[in-house]
Amino acid sequence: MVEIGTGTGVSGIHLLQGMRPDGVLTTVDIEPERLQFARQAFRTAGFAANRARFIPGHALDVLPRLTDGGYDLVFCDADRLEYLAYLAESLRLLRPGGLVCFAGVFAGGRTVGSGPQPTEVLKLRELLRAVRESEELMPALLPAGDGLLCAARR
Ligand SMILES: C[S@@+](CC[C@H](N)C(=O)[O-])C[C@H]1O[C@@H](n2cnc3c(N)ncnc32)[C@H](O)[C@@H]1O
Repeated sequence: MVEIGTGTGVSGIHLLQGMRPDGVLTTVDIEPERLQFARQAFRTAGFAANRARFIPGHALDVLPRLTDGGYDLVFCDADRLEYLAYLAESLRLLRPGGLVCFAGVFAGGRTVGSGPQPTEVLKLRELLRAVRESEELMPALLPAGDGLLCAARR
């Protein structure tokens, strides 16, 4: 699995808990201190060091270096303005049947609100439209947290 936006490691721990015992999480964050924090959190949660690969850097610099078709799931929780670019990378990274997920797509209800919205919200609407209209994806929008958009690659 790939995680874009390691943060403090909360979502990473959940992803590791749902993986096979030999599954590896590749997690990317632009802030090296966050990776160090998450590394400690994973250890405290009982995961062996070889269960996670921590890659510092801008997601759009790191993702092109990952293997085509090598992943079952890509979990996106970083820069909302870049979600469409993460989608394009995910389609390359996922094996057929793999899943891409985007956290926070409701933007506090603003993605469905009327009236002028900031660029971040307009970009999220573009993402929702692109996923819905893609022939390559089977989407599901879940009311979990601030909205979780998941889509399986055909
Ligand atoms: C909402 S937090 C992620 C929270 C994380 N999922 C957790 O459960 O703790 C977003 C993270 O994305 C990282 N980030 C933001 N823009 C990024 C980018 N362009 N490339 C990589 N990481 C980025 C931030 O440093 C931050 O740690």
